[in-house]
Amino acid sequence: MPAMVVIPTDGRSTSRVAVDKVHSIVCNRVQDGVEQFLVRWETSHSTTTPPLSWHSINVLSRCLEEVQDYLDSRPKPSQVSLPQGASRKRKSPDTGLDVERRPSPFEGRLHQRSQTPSLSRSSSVSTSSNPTPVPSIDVYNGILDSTENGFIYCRPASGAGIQKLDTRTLPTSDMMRAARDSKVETTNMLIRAEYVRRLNRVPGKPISLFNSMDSSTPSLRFRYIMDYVLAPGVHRASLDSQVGCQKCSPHMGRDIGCEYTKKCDCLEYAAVDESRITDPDTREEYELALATGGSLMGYPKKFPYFAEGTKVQRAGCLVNFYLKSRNPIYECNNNCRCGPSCRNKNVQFGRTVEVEIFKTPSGRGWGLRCREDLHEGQFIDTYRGEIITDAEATRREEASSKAKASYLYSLDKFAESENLAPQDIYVVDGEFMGGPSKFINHSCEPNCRQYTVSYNKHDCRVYDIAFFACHFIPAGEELTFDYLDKDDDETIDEPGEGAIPCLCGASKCRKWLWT
Ligand SMILES: C[S@@+](CC[C@H](N)C(=O)[O-])C[C@H]1O[C@@H](n2cnc3c(N)ncnc32)[C@H](O)[C@@H]1O
Repeated sequence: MPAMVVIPTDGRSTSRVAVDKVHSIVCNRVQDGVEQFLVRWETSHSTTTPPLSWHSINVLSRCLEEVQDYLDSRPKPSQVSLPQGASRKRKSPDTGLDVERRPSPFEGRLHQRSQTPSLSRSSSVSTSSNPTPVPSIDVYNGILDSTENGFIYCRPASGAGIQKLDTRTLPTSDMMRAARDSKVETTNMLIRAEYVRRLNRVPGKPISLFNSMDSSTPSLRFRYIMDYVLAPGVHRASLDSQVGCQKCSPHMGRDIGCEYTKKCDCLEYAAVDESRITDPDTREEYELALATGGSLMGYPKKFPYFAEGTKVQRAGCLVNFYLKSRNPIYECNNNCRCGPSCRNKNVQFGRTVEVEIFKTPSGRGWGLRCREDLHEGQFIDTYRGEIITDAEATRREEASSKAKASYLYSLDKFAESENLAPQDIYVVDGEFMGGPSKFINHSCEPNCRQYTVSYNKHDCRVYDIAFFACHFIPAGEELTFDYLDKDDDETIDEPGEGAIPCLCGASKCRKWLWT
């Protein structure tokens, strides 16, 4: 006897569909002015005739991810007359390019079941006696009974009048026609409201959402996180192992802390401040060390941020030396003696600017813009996501189409200097979890630049990727960075077959996003 499927009653009940009960949404329609969706219910057994029933969008408010998936992938008007079984590639809501939605790691169930019903599945639904049909809901392949607690149990079909539908031929052409003509305004509004509700819960300065282009919303299959999430096989040095500066103190005279870089151990790894090597012998030693790859310990170092009082507007902003170079930034950490208000702690406190996710008008999907003026060198945000191994990144890349938006970011800054083998380099995947910076698009003439920021100089595999403004950015301007991140003298490969065209619109556009 197969397990029964619990389905909540239609709109009148306060019950909401539990997300783990829904297998997928199969179709949509408007009935008596109410937007409805045909739900295929999860069953514990394989069957091509699972329980199916229509429900109003209000009942599905806990399953908006499934509804959004369906809306993103449902056949567009031109595809409606395709024969059954023809290709139904999902379309990206963002780029208009072909995509196949990759299951998010939160969807445990998706890994266990087939997305399309298999021909070998057999119906193991048995019959039951004395069924009581509920006329308000079209139900297929079974019978619905009301119970006093508001739920309806689906029983296998028996007797006349029960319509049987096979998921291999769903939705039928009649259903598809009706779906095409049916409004989904309320549904789109609820999906948007849910996304905004989640945005409002993100700590820090507000993140808003704006779309004057269409009715889409960024995917609800995304979790806002404040720190990296480590996937299996990824190891990050424990915070206790962070070596802090021991010779510094919160006030080393004249309100100066680690800016006195000769004392600060954290800054030992930072770029050498050549302008402060004035003694000719020291200069000679330094140049020899540079030429022979010798140690640069003990030389004066460049402090990364403007201190308060230097240039009021740029206090905390990146100094020009770092802005113009690709040197990593080494911040102090919790094990340092310099205290919590050390000016060498900045990126680690996270985003401090208000941003807006918006739909771009030029086919680049969603973008990010600032809601306030940003000064040259101002820190904007870090790139967050799930840190995965190189092998897992390759697997994920191969599983998705090349045209699909990519959110993978390699942590390869120290690969060469630390002799890391390519397979030992970690990758950040910001697709399903991360922050608003996942929406920053590429430009060949960007206004932001990405920097390596480390708090634990002994961990060369896990560090932060931080975005800073390259120059003054007025409120409302889209934030962009160069995805290729090459030095000026590095050559860029010729675009290969299937290279993704760049739509940044800059006068010096390279024409290709990735080669
Ligand atoms: C990290 S995502 C950026 C956010 C993305 N636009 C979205 O809607 O989620 C990177 C993807 O955005 C799109 N993209 C970013 N910059 C672009 C550009 N200049 N031209 C064309 N597509 C771009 C590409 O699909 C790329 O794979």
